[in-house]
Amino acid sequence: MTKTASTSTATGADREVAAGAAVRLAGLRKHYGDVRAVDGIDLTIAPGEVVALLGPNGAGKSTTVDMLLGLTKPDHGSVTVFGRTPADAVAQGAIGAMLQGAALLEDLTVGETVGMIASLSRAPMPVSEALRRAGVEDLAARRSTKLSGGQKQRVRFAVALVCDPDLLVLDEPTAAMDVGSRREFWKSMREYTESGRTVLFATHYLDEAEEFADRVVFMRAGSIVADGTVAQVRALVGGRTVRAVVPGATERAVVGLPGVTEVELRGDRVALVSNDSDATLRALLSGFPGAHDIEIAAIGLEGAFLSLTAENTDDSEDGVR
Ligand SMILES: Nc1ncnc2c1ncn2[C@@H]1O[C@H](COP(=O)(O)OP(=O)(O)OP(=O)(O)O)[C@@H](O)[C@H]1O
Repeated sequence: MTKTASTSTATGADREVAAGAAVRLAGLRKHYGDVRAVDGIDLTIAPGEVVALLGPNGAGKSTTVDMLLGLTKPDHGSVTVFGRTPADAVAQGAIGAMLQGAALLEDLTVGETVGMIASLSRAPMPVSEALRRAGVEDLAARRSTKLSGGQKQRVRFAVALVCDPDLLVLDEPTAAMDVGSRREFWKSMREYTESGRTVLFATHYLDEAEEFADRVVFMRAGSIVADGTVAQVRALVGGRTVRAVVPGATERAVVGLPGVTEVELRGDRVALVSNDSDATLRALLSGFPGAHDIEIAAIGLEGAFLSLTAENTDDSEDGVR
């Protein structure tokens, strides 16, 4: 089951958002030989939105981010950031970026690195503030060659923040960070987004998307397959998981229960994904009166992710946006 982003007629509100959009990607494509890295993306992000870009490895997230930043040229389509080209937006300090494995200058200390970026910016925040927000004040005198992977990530965050950008673009920002650093990072991000800034971040941590994003965009094989709030995207795959111990259950017997779309059977333990859990449960108890230890749970973002980004899906036009 694929939930494609719908291309329904734009409403007045949609057009308003598009006119003053923070980010507008229209008909964006990038192919590498036979690989369709990005295969026709339309995405509008309003100022102040915090958007998570999700998808399995190779879905096209980094390629999309690179085109948004003007680092890669699209084969087709257009990118605008606050109505400007990416190059202009970057030149004016409107975008701050934190990219996977971006190099840090080896000869400079952390403080000098962030200071140098600030000196190139039109309206930077004080270097000390960027260092504080990124949690690297204590590392200011340290050279980048002496930093751990997680510390380097935090320095990249300071570099992204110091130009005080209206849009922050983050590609897997918390990769290599430990649990404490991740928590500190998101605390700092909240401080930043509370002032109405726009954020687009690509991540593999669904809990981060669930907790921090106003909106999640799922990509698969170069296309957007779902786009909406976490609740909307969870609702797209619908349903709940019904788990129970069902003595004597066979796959054949439970797969025919009303509402059931997926079955997992391990011994007597049954996990059923159902789009009508009430009907499933009634039929389960009537067919298997010995069923016990019953649990019903909503499908989480992880379940939605697995369902929406699975390879063996058909296409339907019932996405949220
Ligand atoms: N410079 C390149 N040359 C050739 N193919 C590329 C290039 N960059 C990306 N690709 C291919 O394009 C597809 C999309 O890659 P991309 O890095 O955008 O995915 P991703 O969603 O960011 O993946 P990940 O989660 O692993 O970072 C992949 O099949 C990748 O191998």
